Amino acid sequence: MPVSPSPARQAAVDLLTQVLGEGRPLSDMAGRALAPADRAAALRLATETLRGLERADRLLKPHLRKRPALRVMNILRLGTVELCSGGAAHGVVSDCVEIAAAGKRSAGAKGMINAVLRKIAADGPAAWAKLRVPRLPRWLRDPLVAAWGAPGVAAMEAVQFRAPPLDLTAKGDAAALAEALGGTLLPTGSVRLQEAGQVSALPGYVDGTWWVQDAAAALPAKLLGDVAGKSVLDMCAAPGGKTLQLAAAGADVTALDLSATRLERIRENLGRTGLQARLVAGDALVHEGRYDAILLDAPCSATGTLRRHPDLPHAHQGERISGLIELQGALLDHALGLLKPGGRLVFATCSLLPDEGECHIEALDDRPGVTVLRPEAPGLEEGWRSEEGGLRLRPDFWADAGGMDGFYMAVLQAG
Ligand SMILES: C[S@@+](CC[C@H](N)C(=O)[O-])C[C@H]1O[C@@H](n2cnc3c(N)ncnc32)[C@H](O)[C@@H]1O
Repeated sequence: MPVSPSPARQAAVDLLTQVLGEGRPLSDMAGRALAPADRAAALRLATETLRGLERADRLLKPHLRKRPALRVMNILRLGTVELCSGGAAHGVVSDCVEIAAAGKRSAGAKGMINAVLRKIAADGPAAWAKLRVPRLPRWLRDPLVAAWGAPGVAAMEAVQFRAPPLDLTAKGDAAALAEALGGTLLPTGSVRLQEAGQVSALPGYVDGTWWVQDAAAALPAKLLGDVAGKSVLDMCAAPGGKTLQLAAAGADVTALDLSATRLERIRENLGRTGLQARLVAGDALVHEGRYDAILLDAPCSATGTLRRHPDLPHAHQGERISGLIELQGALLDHALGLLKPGGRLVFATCSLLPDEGECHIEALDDRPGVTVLRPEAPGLEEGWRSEEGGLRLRPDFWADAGGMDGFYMAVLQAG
């Protein structure tokens, strides 16, 4: 009698087909009725498979006479990645066979899937360990080599294709949180967990004593300095990690975002953490007001976050980047006009491309009344400082401790 495959593996195969067949990101999971634990496991499996895609395809190639249909290929990829990362052979292989049997376009391949995955179970793990570190996609690799050199990009790739740790920002005492969760307190104040499992099952999630935020992503809000009692505009705010930081630091926060749907995520996050901010759905380019401080975490290629989002290179090939660079410039220009005299603005993008970071600040050279301030926050390293006065963070920084997201940030003062 056929056994039902695990709902998480089944949903992971569907997610892979969504990303690799339709170019839709993993975050687009609308309409999937899954228990929270299965949903988290499906996302984790799909993410790990995408991270291991190049290696899985290399291992599978000698076993395939011709390339099978995408769904079949994705079942094989999922099985290969699981088997090569310690998954129990019997459970993985039989689940993959049952998932194939349940689909019209894959049922005919279940014998082949069974045979191939049994071979992978036998010699895949040893072969996997010898495969080369995967490369970033060409459209991204070429400009990165031009900016950071081939050895720099190789160092980034060595980190990008490893599972990242989980970083948390504490609402209160970060040292106490690190101790309570058995994590490490990083020099910049984030708490790092190497093996976290399901996030919503961690102590303190329900009480909202912390939120998930990469250590690099936690820095822009800190660069605004002491914001207690100040009016602060979080100009591109959703899903709200930085809004939460600003609110927790006692600022009077206006959280603005173009997407009303994404703004709902901030509302949920504020509700969970018991923090407060004014939510505004609208286009930052026409927003009006005067603020003591502004955080502009501008929309960008997100190329600094590929280790957490290995689906991104499949959702776009860099074709939107020139439009994003233009939008970032326009947002920065408008934001500077919303600052009170002497007010401070932090510009940030989670991109590895200088066109989305350093170049915007260099272009301000001839803008009267704008000063680039030296970024100051606990734990900053001198090697992170860039020539034009910002901070350049790369995935290969703190590599031994698990790296960090790629980010650029700079502090500006008006008047
Ligand atoms: C990098 S994300 C912001 C992440 C957020 N700061 C955080 O820490 O959670 C960029 C955001 O900019 C928003 N956005 C894009 N264009 C915008 C515009 N013209 N006005 C306001 N928000 C915009 C997007 O909806 C997206 O939520």
